[in-house]
Amino acid sequence: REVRVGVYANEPKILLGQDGQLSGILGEVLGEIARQENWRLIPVPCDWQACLELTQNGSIDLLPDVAFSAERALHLDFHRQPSLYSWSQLYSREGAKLKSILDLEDRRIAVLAGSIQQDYLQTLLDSFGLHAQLIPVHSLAEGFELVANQQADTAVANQRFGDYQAPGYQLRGTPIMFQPAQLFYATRKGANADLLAGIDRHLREWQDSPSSYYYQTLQRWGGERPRLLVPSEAWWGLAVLAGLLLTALAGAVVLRRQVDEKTRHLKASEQHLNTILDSVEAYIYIKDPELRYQYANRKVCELFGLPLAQVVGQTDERFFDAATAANLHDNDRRVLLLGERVETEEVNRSPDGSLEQTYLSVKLPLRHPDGRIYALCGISTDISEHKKNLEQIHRLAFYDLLTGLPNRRLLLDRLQHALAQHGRNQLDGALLFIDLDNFKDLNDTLGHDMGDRLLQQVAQRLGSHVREEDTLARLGGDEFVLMLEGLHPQHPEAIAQIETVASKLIQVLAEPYALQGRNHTSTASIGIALFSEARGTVDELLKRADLAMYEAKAAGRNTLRFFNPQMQAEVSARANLENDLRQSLAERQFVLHYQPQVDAQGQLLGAEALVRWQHPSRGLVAPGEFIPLAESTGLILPLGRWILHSACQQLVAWAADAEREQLTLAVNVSARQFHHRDFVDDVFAVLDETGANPQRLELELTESHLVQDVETMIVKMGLLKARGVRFALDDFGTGYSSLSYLKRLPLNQLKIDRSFVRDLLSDPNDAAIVRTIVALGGSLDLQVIAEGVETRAQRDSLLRLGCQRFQGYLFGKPEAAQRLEQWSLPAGA
Ligand SMILES: Nc1nc2c(ncn2[C@@H]2O[C@H](COP(=O)(O)O[C@H]3[C@@H](O)[C@H](n4cnc5c(=O)[nH]c(N)nc54)O[C@@H]3COP(=O)(O)O)[C@@H](O)[C@H]2O)c(=O)[nH]1
Repeated sequence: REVRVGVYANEPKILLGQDGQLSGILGEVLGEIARQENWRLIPVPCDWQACLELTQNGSIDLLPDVAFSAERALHLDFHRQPSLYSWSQLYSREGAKLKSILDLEDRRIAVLAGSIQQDYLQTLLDSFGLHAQLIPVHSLAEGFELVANQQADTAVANQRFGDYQAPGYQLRGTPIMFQPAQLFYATRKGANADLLAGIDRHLREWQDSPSSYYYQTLQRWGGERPRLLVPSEAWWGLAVLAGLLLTALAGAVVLRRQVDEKTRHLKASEQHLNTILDSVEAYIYIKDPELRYQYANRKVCELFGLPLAQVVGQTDERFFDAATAANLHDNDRRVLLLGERVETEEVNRSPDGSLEQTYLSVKLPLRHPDGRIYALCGISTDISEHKKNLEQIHRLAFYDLLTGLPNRRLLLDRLQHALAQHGRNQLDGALLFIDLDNFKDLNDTLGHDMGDRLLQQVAQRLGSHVREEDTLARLGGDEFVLMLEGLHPQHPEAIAQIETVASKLIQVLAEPYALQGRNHTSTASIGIALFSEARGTVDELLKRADLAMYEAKAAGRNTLRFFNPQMQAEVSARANLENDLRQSLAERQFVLHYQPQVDAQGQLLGAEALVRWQHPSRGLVAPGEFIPLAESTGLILPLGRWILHSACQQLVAWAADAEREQLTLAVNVSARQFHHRDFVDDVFAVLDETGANPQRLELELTESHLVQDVETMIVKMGLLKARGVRFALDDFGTGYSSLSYLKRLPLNQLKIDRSFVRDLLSDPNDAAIVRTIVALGGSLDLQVIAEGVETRAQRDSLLRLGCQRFQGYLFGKPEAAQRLEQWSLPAGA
């Protein structure tokens, strides 16, 4: 029978001899079997992979040296008695340091393509989690060649080939062995059963006899007999043991790898966590029970200006001032000792106190599994900017920007609380309404900048004279309010306390102010209302203090007034009057009365126009009752224009009468009216409108006009004087006109105040004053007229003192124009 046998180079197991016949252990054993069975062996040279394929497709009848595997058994048949026992082993160059399978990481391993070792080795590497490069070769010799040429680090070969061939390549076996294998002759599936049976028969017979052809062949090719003498069961036991060892080793390695993996994982997680902690905009730290830093993220290290290694182990005393460190420790101890979760604002100052930041800190205890606290973790967020913004908003909402004092809103809020408190503790409190006198004039003349500076200085002065617990606020403009609390429970003592404070304030506010290098004098009026009298409402209290302040103004300014019910009644009446006054202007309820002015012979020189209010229900109201109100409300401007217009119409009427065309008419002009910027134009307009002779018009000013802006006053008087208008200085002697002013004012007449005339006969001082005024008029070339002359004795006395002109009830009361036109000298004059 012809038997085609696959031959590939795998010395000493199988090779093609130089004679073209099968050689090697398996070649010669098969040759002897063939000889005895009368088979003619035909060698078919092929490389391993090709041999396998040729066997599977039946081109080769027998292929020696095939390890059994379940997969191969699908395509090939095997005899039963193994033809040879072997294992795989790695071979490498000298000094390659391959001691265990673990050393194969990243190595290049030459392995027979399609061999069972290739699959096994790959599985082995995978199970150890190793990465190695498997280089497929077509023959074991090629693998050894690659290793010898350093194109591979190691090569896999069956132990028989390896031990036999390695020295020729200057390679040596490594301790890495695997896959003990039983080798067979294989044939195509379902074919050549007779061949397999014959092989089994001979092998069984030979392997039981150490002197058989089989063992002789083995020895000839350098084989080891004892291995073959080991019983098959023991061999399998060893194989199982090797497998277990391998599994245990693999398990250990897997465990080590898992530990390594876990360690790597932990390190990666830690790094990951650090990256996160370092990238957040918060300060994160861990402190141990001794309050030493154990961890600090990037922000904390940057804040401290130190690397982490130098922060660890330090306490807060190193980084903050003593007060800050103490506060931080208090908070930390609540966490560490009491186990509290602390959420609080912390203001941290640098050791020298130069840097102050506010943080919102959350601090948590870190616990062992049994609950014991071993550290605290803190997360602090810098809220300084946020706080500043809030403070700024608060400042804008509750404080006056110019003076920095609380504004109206904050005052009302505190007042509300104070009144509620007062209801409980019965201690009295008071509200002082402080208003600067004539502040508007400063603003108008020196400008708002100067006004602002004055207000700032006023705020400073007030602030330095009040207690910390009192609230000083600016309501707006020149209005300040001081709220005093905790006053004496006894009314008289409380009043005395308040009076002391208010008087002091009036005094300090009256001291000169330096404005643009010039001294400026200002005073203030203060109105005071008591909590206990305000019926508990903020509005009422403010209103009362405000009313009292107006009383202080009315009382001559630079003084203080307490609110009282009488004052309230007067104020209410005043409010009603103001309403009526506005209405009366529209309804033309005013009339002018005229009071005669005469010379020494009793001849009529002219008259003074005096306004009366023809009130629909109250009858004729005297000007003393409504002129001050008209002045304070500004109604004097339209009213004054009406008076001027009516007076000029009267002059025009007299001008048409030859007997009266020489009469002059004196008209009172209030300070507010005169100082109005349009006053001169208004007078000119009235003169133009009515056609009155300016030379018959005499404007009566009082010395109070001279208190403010005399220069402008002189200019205005000059303009009017140029048109022919005359001027008289009313109430002369009661004010404080200086001689220099008198000389510069373009006056025509001085009017001796009636208070000097009244006591002229009884008070020698008044006589002296009258004589001086008459002399002054003479020297300044001014006419002098005495008002309030009620008796002949007064008239005679005045005449003796040199006064030539008179006005008073002796000659006639202020009456309607018709009465003046019928006027005649009093009997006996
Ligand atoms: N701006 C304006 N003010 C005016 C005007 N009319 C009046 N007034 C101011 O009111 C003050 C009070 O005026 P009246 O009540 O009219 O009193 C005047 C006379 O009636 C009074 N008088 C005159 N003779 C006597 C007298 O012999 N005895 C006495 N007891 N009183 C007398 O004097 C007032 C006139 O004073 P004067 O103006 O100072 O000359 C008044 O003082 C004005 O300020 C107005 O139109 N505009």
